[in-house]
Amino acid sequence: MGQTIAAFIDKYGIGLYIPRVHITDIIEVLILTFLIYQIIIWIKNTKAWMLLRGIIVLAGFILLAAIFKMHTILFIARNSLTVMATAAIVVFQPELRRALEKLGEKQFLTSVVPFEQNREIRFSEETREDIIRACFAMGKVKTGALIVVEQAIRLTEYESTGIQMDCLVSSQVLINIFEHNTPLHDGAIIVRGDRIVSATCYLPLSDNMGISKDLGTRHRAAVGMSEVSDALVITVSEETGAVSVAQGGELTRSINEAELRVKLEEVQHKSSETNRIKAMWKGWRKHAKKNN
Ligand SMILES: Nc1ncnc2c1ncn2[C@@H]1O[C@H](COP(=O)(O)OP(=O)(O)OP(=O)(O)O)[C@@H](O)[C@H]1O
Repeated sequence: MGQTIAAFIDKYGIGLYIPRVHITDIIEVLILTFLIYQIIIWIKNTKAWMLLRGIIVLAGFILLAAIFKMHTILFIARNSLTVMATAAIVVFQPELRRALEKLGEKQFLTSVVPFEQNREIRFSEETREDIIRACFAMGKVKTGALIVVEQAIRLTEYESTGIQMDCLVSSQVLINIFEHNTPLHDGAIIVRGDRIVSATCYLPLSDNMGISKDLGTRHRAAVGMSEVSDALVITVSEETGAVSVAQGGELTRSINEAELRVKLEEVQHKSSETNRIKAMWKGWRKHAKKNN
């Protein structure tokens, strides 16, 4: 049998290049796999995936131009490549800086290998009911609140703008956080699964001109956050006590308990990927429309 295989290789394998694999080659492949994996995670967790999407569309366009031999487009593409790369670096400078800062952190090794057991876990019914209870209790006494319920897109960059926490969601804790004149009441909290992971977070403000003028920055921040992620953002107005929800760049104002429950149930059970793509697509379209 062995001889047959050897004879077969001798006969048909002539001219084939069979590389010798050394231990260093294996280590190199492992290092590259690890680095590529980390870059993919970084892209997924930041706005960089939008850039990636843009690059894919652009690459498709250039491919079509190459197939149909559109020389002018190819010439422009070739010559603007360096400019585009520089522009991307400038636009994504905050994300790149944060990624490099992370490299310098002490707990880098423990955090870079993301054993993300909780990644896809949706929040429990207790969490859902506690959020509803807290929002309407705060509404009754006109305590302002801003709660970001994270979905498939990891909100790491917004989380880091606030004070890191690791606390099980409960209505009492939520009410306590947003109590006036307490250190954590300002800004937003981020809820991941059943836990509050950060408080006093700063969210991106929406530049949507359609947002009612009687709403201030809390509601604008809620819409802004929902434009750049698939998160469900709940606000409690300090002025009116009304509870509103922002998702996919849309703000649904003054909802009641049952409506908030439906909204939370939707994100609790929907497929994360479908949800993410739908919400992002909606947000992106609104943004594109606005800019046209
Ligand atoms: N970019 C932001 N990120 C997170 N929280 C924000 C942001 N901007 C404002 N806030 C929160 O909103 C509060 C100010 O709310 P403001 O009165 O301007 O908004 P509003 O939409 O009118 O809400 P309300 O009806 O509660 O008054 C701030 O104290 C802060 O807690």
